[in-house]
Amino acid sequence: MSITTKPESDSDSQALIDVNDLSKLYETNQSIISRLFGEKEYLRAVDNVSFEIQQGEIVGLAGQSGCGKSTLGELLVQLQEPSSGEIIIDGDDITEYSSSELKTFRRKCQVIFQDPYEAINPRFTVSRIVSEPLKIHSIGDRQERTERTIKALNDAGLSPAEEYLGSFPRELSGGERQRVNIARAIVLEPDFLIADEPVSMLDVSVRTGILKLFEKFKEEMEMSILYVSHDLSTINYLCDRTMIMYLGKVVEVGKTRNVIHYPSHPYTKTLLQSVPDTQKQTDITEESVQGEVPDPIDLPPGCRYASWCSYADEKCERDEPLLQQRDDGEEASDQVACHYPIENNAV
Ligand SMILES: Nc1ncnc2c1ncn2[C@@H]1O[C@H](COP(=O)(O)OP(=O)(O)OP(=O)(O)O)[C@@H](O)[C@H]1O
Repeated sequence: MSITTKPESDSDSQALIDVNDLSKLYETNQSIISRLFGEKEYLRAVDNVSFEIQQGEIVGLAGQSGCGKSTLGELLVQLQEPSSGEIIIDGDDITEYSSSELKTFRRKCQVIFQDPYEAINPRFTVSRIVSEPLKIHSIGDRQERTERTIKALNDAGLSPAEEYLGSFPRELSGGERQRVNIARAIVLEPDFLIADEPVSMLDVSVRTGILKLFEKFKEEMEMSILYVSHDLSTINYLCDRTMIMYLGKVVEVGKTRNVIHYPSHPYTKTLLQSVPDTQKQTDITEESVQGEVPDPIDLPPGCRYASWCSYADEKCERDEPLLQQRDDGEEASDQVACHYPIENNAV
């Protein structure tokens, strides 16, 4: 097991979410040897990850497809069970919760998924979709539920809310449907939101409006948000801090401005070189990050990025770098897992 130094935010307050050495291994039988001999093989989707999120902080999580972003998000709300590690939220390790404790916990912690079409039942009215979590958690009588539903719709930017109550999802635009999802997520007044690619399926013209909602939730309701995305331009716009993930590991974390403009990890730099102008919409794709990605079932012993890193040497191939604090000035990202972090590296 590798030991990591935990990336912390600047705030002195106690973290709302405190993740320690969290791992998720999926059992697979992809290789011929495993299929022939029945040997168990594991894919390390999330591998000893540690971090904190403060109350009222938006943290971005970026990395190419398959690096473990969604799995990490799902672990934080216990949609997936971790293989090991702790997730301390509000002082409790939620990995040890019973099912009734988990139900109570889910009031505090909600997820917004990428696809606004899939996440809501097309046969339900907006009123039923948004008020359903209140019913599930037995909150309020009919009148209180209606009032809270109207407030959530208004807070999600659907106003006048009363005009939306009787609508069906098919009568709404993609942006409006995502706002209905958001209203459903905030109707329980959660402390923590996970937004997993919430704008990637929406028209560019409506994305900023949705991002501004998250800013409002942070500022007015002190919500903490984990914003998962391929899109470094929206991360740059929205997030206080940013974590970069590669093959299950967090390889760099720091203030968003530092990570985006002064990356320390060669992988982060490669990602950013495919984003010449962070105002533009740019996704991280296999094409923009060239080279052979190691097999996540059969990982190399040293740095996972070594095989296509232009700075790598024998040490990188041999020893796995730990996530460590950089202390070389204002412009450096806070923490990086690299034996040879890049210096003077404005991009
Ligand atoms: N239920 C599962 N069983 C086995 N492997 C899985 C499962 N879910 C995810 N994986 C694998 O775990 C790794 C991480 O997947 P994950 O979906 O978390 O990545 P991601 O970064 O969110 O990708 P994307 O951006 O494409 O959604 C991938 O190799 C994926 O194939």
